[in-house]
Amino acid sequence: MAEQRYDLPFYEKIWLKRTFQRVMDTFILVLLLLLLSYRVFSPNSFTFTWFLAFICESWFTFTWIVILNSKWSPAVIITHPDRLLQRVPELPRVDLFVTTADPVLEPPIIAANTVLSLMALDYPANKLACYVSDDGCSSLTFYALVEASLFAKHWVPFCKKYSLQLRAPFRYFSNVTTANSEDSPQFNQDWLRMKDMYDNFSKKIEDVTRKQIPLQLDGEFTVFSNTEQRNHPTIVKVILENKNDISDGLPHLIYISREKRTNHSHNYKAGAMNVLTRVSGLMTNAPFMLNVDCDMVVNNPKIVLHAMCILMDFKSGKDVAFVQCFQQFYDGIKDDPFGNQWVTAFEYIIRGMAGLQGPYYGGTNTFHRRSAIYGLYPDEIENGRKGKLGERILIQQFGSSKEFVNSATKALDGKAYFPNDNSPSNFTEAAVQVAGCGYEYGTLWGKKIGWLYGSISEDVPTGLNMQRRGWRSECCTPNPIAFTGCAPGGLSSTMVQQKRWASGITVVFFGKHSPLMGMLFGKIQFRAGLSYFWLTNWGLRGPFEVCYAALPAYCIVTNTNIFPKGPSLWIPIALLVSYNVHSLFEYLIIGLSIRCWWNNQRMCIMRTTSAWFIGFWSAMLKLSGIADTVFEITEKEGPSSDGGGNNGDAGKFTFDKSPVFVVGTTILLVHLMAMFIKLWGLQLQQIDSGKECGLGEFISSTYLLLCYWPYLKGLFARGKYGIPLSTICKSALFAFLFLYFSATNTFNFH
Ligand SMILES: O=c1ccn([C@@H]2O[C@H](COP(=O)(O)OP(=O)(O)O[C@H]3O[C@H](CO)[C@@H](O)[C@H](O)[C@H]3O)[C@@H](O)[C@H]2O)c(=O)[nH]1
Ligand SMILES: [Mn+2]
Repeated sequence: MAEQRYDLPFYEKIWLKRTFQRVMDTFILVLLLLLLSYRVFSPNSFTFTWFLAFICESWFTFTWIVILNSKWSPAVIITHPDRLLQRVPELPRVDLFVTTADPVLEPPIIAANTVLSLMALDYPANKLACYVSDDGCSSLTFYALVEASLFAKHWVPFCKKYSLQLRAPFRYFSNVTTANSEDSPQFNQDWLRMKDMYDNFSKKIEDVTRKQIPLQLDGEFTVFSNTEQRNHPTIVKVILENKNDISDGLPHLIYISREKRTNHSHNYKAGAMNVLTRVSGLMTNAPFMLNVDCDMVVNNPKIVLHAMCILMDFKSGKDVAFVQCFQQFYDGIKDDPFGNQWVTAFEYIIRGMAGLQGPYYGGTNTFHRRSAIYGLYPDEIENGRKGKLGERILIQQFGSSKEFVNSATKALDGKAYFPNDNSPSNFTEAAVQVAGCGYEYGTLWGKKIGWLYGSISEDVPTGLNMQRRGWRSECCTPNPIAFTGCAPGGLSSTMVQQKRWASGITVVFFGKHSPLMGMLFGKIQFRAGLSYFWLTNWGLRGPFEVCYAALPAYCIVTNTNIFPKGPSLWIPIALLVSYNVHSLFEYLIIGLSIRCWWNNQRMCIMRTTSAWFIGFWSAMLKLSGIADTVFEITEKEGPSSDGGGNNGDAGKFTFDKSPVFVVGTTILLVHLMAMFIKLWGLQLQQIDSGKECGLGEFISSTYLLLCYWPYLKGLFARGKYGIPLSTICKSALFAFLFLYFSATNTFNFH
């Protein structure tokens, strides 16, 4: 009956036609297969290096099949908030989660801005509650939030009155730098007042951060005395309460710093997310939860409505576990020098996944269905939970808090839409219990329910865990885009992030929650599972590409070859050319520049052969139980006071002593030496004619040197723009060893 009344869906999926891309992708695949078959059938040239090249190229072919599969059927979602508003009389509650972990690497003013942008969302304020998890246990962060809540009382009405788009104040004031609305003196007056208040607010926080005015640890702040970042009891503070359930008031704002003890592993962000889930379960128990990192801000104030169009859709929304919004960045450095803006990955791969079982969970900008996080299966939404579990079993699974089990039962039964209490502070005591570090002991948290533990890329297995139960996911890409954030500002921080992802993802690949297991034993569809490999194989790509990068240098030194001679050489050359032309085309048609394309091409080589390579080995150490991996937090730049964003050296390559740079520099030096040897004619003599090194190897080596050009400059630069001397020495040693063993034929590949 109800179905007929609601005949128009809240959202539609439109499949994109990208025929030219399909043709080009297939053409490249054919060339790869040609190259492989040439290797198998070519007479008389079988050597061990050929065999290695064959293995690597087989891997590249597999990777290409994965990419081609992901890109094959892209889709976009069109949402209709007007239909939602017409037909859903009472909008559902949404709990908003923000995580922050370190007041130094993540300046509190950033998190405060994230929170302000969330408080000002265009959604009934009594349906929202904002929870901030602070793993840094920092009185500074708490102070910034308290101040933010005071400022919000003026800021939020201002945003709503003038329907501003940018509601994170630092974003707004860096875009709208003067009050110059000619027809509204009222606006100008309000603008000036707000600007003044915001400047005061940020100055206060800055003063405390710089310790110009010390923070008194009294009153509300007493709990922070005698705490250490890794050793302190739970702190739960309700900063703001919307007690009277007013829809144009302010959402609840709650600060949580979960208990930490030195002998308890806290599972990084995944642990924080689980605490947020439980505390919010007690206090508001919204059926949907939005998760944003502290370096992200709302860019489209209507985003909750858009996401609800998907999750609340009567037909196709029912089996959607989460809605993922793209990760995009403000003040991105021009032409993406570090390849960390991921524009094409979103456009092609993630839109492609959206046409399958849905995008992967990217860790931030995501709306979750609470019951899916709690382990429900999609068909149980309609038919009720299979075999209702008794309270005893639920306590085993969800932990010993009766209040929490109660709320979880409601959430699982879909009764969580209306809480019976508007005062979160009534639950502080229970909240302290569920945020304790021993609470999860023996439960299913982190294993089967909530955010999963064990990988420092917690997002991917968490999403997979839901999809393997048969849930789908969707992308939500309204205009303007939903959220924007800050991308790592330098090469070092980019590499740290890349290494962490590669390592975390490799652990996922070999673990219980790999896409392969999900395909075999769960409900992950074949093509969806295959598309996940695009992500989970990042680390694995490292060793293959490093090996493939070493081969041409080896060939040049030993005067041998891995590439065909004569007319067959056109196969690899055609591959190189068509791949590059095609990817250039992909950049140009979405409005990116040639420079941006080239920056991404070379970053792709650099990060795979260094950050992902190291990430792969750190995952191996973890998997073999030798060393654990740590979540290294990406450093965030605070809003610059000049309002202009980028500083002078934005985009310049910086280096440090990380092993990532040792690998990169070694590759550079090996190829420089190989070129030197070739140009001075110092290669070994080749007795069998036809086997000597040729054009193919020379082109490869030149291409690598072009990609590694920023490192070459780094060899001669000083300070943070130069590669540290110790790194150069280590790399030179490795490079010499490689060449020495090659030249003396120690590897004996023939
Ligand atoms: O012990 C920790 C460590 C991190 N975080 C938070 O996790 C978020 C992500 O950390 P960040 O250093 O910004 O990592 P990124 O590389 O930028 O994050 C990407 O990669 C992560 C997984 O590696 C995902 O969790 C993120 O959502 C995704 O944006 C931040 O809000 C941190 O405050 C914690 O709450 N506790
Ligand atoms: Mn981040």
